[in-house]
Amino acid sequence: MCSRDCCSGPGGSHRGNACTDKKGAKSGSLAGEKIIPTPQSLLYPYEVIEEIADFITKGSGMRPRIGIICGSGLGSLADMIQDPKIFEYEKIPNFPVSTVEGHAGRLVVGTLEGATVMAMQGRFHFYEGYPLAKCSMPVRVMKLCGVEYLFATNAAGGINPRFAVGDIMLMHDHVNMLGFAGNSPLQGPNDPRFGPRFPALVNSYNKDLINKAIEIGKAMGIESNIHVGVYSCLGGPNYETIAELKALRMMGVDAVGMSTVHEVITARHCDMKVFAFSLITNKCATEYSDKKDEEANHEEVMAVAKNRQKACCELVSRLIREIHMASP
Ligand SMILES: O=P(O)(O)O[C@@H]1C[C@H](O)[C@@H](CO)O1
Ligand SMILES: Nc1nc2[nH]cnc2c(=O)[nH]1
Repeated sequence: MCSRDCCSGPGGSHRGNACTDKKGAKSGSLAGEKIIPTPQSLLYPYEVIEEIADFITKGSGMRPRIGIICGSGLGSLADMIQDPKIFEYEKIPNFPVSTVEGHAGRLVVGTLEGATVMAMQGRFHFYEGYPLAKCSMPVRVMKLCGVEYLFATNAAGGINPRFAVGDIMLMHDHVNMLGFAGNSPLQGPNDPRFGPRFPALVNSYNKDLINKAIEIGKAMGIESNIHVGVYSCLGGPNYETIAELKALRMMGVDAVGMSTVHEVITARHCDMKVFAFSLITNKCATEYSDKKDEEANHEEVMAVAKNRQKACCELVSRLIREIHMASP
């Protein structure tokens, strides 16, 4: 009998992560298959996610309501948390490690503006060699910890010519380029305890939260630096060619990065409310040029994030205050 709830009856077994079911699996689209090439969703069965969530809720004595993912150089969002309980990723059972500069690799649980929160100071990217299901696994951990709202932040290149370095783009939609190529964090057998086999993604980005963030931007006096737009995630780690940037612009993409989309898909699959924004850390050139200073680089990304962390922190904390005040 398969112990992972992915096979339907006696005779099911696993070889590595591959699930074989002699009776013919009913748990996804894999009926009758003896070898499953990329059973991403089997990497972290429900019970494993549950164990990680228990470790965090018992270790912190809290059931956080809001989850925050800090983008590159935006780790200071987690530094705002009061009475923090800190979990280094390497000490959390079954957790991956962060390998990117600007992603500290720890989970911070505590309160912010009265609300219980948990923040990832360091996310996992596809280009680090992690499958998408592993990159977004912490979102499911958040869900089982009690999180209702996901705040996902990222550093991104501005493709929309109206965007300036340091601006903030509130995400109202995305173009999932990795999905175009047949990749999804939900690939593999579906566990309905997380969500449906075929989740809809229209209205993924909560409109009320976007509108509240716009109002907060006005109150902060930074309305001219706030935009609403479409983000796209590419696999990275290389930045884009001019031809790729032109193509993305034609598709209606305003900002490009290497994260967030698979986290949002995973969050919407398990019915979390999503708020996400991109800090525009560089302007993407869409014309050919020999100028070296027009090329994207991670040092610039980090420097801009550091310069703009105060505004990003204020936006996040004010929005969390509004959520908490509306329903404590
Ligand atoms: O984690 P995010 O999406 O904020 O980081 C972006 C994408 C790459 O990791 C890095 C490139 O500079 O910044
Ligand atoms: N893909 C991508 N990711 C980024 N992260 C920060 N800037 C960029 C960029 O220009 N392109």
